[in-house]
Amino acid sequence: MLHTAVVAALLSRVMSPRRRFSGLVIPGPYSKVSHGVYWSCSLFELLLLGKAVVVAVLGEERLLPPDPGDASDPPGSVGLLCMYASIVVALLCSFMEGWLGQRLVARWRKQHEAAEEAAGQAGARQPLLGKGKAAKEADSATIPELIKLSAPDTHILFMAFTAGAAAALGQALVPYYTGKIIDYASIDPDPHAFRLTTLKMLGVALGCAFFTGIRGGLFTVRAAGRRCEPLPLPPLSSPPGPPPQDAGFFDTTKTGEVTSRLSADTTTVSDQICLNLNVMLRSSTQAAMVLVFMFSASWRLTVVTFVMIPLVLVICKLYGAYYRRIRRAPCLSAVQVQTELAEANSVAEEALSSMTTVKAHAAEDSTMAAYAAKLTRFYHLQRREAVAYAAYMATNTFLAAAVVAIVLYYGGSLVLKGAMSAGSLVSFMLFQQSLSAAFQALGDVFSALSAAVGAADKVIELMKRQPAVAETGTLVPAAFAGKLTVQDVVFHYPARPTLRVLSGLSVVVNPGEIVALVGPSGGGKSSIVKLVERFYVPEEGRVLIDDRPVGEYDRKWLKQRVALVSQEPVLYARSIRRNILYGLEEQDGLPPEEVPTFADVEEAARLANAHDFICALPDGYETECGEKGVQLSGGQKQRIAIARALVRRPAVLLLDEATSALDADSEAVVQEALDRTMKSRTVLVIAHRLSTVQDAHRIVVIQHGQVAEQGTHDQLLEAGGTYASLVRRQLARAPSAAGLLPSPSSASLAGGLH
Ligand SMILES: Nc1ncnc2c1ncn2[C@@H]1O[C@H](COP(=O)(O)OP(=O)(O)OP(=O)(O)O)[C@@H](O)[C@H]1O
Repeated sequence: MLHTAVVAALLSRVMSPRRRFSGLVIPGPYSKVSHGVYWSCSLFELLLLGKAVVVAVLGEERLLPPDPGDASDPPGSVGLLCMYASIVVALLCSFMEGWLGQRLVARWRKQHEAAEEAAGQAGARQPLLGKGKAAKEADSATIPELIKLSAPDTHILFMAFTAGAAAALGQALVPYYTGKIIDYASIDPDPHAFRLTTLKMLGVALGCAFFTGIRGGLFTVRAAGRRCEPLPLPPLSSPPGPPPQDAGFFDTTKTGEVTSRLSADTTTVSDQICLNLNVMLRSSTQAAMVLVFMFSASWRLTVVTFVMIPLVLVICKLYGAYYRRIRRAPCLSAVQVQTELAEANSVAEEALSSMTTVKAHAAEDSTMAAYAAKLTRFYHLQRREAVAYAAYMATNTFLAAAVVAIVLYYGGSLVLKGAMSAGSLVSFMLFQQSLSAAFQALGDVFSALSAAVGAADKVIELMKRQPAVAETGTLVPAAFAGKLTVQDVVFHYPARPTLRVLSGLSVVVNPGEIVALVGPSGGGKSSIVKLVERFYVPEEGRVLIDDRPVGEYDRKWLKQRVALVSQEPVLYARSIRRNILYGLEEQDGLPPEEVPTFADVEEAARLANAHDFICALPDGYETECGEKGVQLSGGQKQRIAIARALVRRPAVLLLDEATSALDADSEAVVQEALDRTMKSRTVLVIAHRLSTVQDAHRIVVIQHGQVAEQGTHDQLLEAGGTYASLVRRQLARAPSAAGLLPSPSSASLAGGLH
């Protein structure tokens, strides 16, 4: 019987599902199930060990129910009943931990969603992040850095820690009372002390359940909070978060990678931090308490246990070093695994966001194949890691079980010699179980945190990334004329440092002047607009607005006075009204009195030739535009984009080929809107349409990043330079417009002047 019980206990330890599952990512409900099964197995195991000790010391008859007719029969089985009772209480603890946590999480989520809905900006709080190269080496994550991320939760962590310490004390007392009960019930029968101790034990178990629930609930609710309110990654927002990133950063960062960091990595990091911090605090308090009790139960056995531990540690360390060496292989590193997943996401994201292009080219199969290939690589990496982890865990588990067997053997002989009581041995074994569980959990914490480091590496790198273009300007002048000056500018894009796009270029646009930029494709026209918008900063030279460097102005203030309409209008999945108001709502930090009214929106839409078509839609201004504005035509989107610029009543209008993507009819409508809006404003327009260009006060021809020539239409034609040959070429392509330069057909001239 003794041997069977010991073997069964050891087997149950080896087969414990927690051990088989640990290291793998188990989805929410399954992890709860595995947690429950783990506890049941552990308790079953304790029961078997306790039973083994009782059998060894007292003989099998003590496991039989007491004879009701024999008053002198010491209630040996009652001790075991108490053990069963403590198991039931422990199961209740476990259940309460999960139940309380889930209830709190559900409530918290509900409140959070309601608040977001009220604010009407579900996506707006989502921070935006990406990858920075410069700070890479300095930014790799460490475990203390991960733990530091929990700093804002110190008060919750403190409460959880206090509850955890109380629960740990309770957990340590349960084995102590178990041993006492066995002693009072069998070795040194004392019915009164026996009953009192049983009651004490139940009280302790209840207290332990209460504090365990509180601790688990606090940690779970914090973990969920962190999940719904992601780490402070480089957002679009203002302080105290990290600064918004510059346009160059987005040139080199794939959308899929950014979204992967936003969803998968931040969730992994926040989950791991909260979960593991919980386990770390719980296990270290538990280990400290249990050690005290172990010494008081039997110093001899404690010494034996601690002679064994260094031995086991040496073996574990040797194997651990071997395991880490395997894991550090480039193909298995956590960073590599995360990168593979991010790349798979990137492929899917790219295909999904351009589904019509995929379909138009019947490229579904190759897209699927690319996605499957990335996923397969990810799966293989995960599988190899799981095999290495399984071997590591098996070794650890066997060694822990071996220590139990040796201590049990030595303890049993002490009892046989009368050097310690059977109850103390039971207590000791339970303490030892608790201690090894605590150490095991601490070991798991460190390996889980190491896994989180892989995900956190990128996340922390992004959090620390300083943008190349700092948005620190505060200038808000009382008067704003709108003079633009680009002075001796030398510029290359960060993504392509070897290609000089602008070489010592200078252009001035005086207040109220309309200046058209024309020239061959790739000459650098759009780059000038991007510098005025301060998406990038020039390598040399200056960009001034009203003779002050553009970076000195308060960014938000300036964006209301300098409006851009670009070639491809970008609308968002919200109503037309909110698309026109984009960036000017209360959530954007504007005081309510500065938020444009509905009448302002209507006026801007009228100016942009958009009012009539908007009113013809079933929901008018509340019509949803769909993702990226797919529910509207190109011309409609462009007119909404123009209304978006006009609602700001800008002093400066930047038009970057605003009609080039449109068909002839749409172009005519949009152009009419533009012609109307250009009056009485400073306008820098990149245009291909001859009528727009020739109506400009001045035409600047940009070629190879420099000003090739400038003047009025007539002056430039007369000069017979680049502009004249561009016009000639265009007219040759559109003979109907020959001789009609003042009013050319938009269809025939579309796409011409570059
Ligand atoms: N984000 C970017 N990263 C790297 N290089 C870029 C980027 N944008 C443009 N370029 C390069 O800069 C050069 C100038 O581009 P730009 O868009 O300013 O020309 P453009 O005169 O406006 O041309 P087009 O009339 O065809 O629009 C081109 O060689 C282009 O390839």
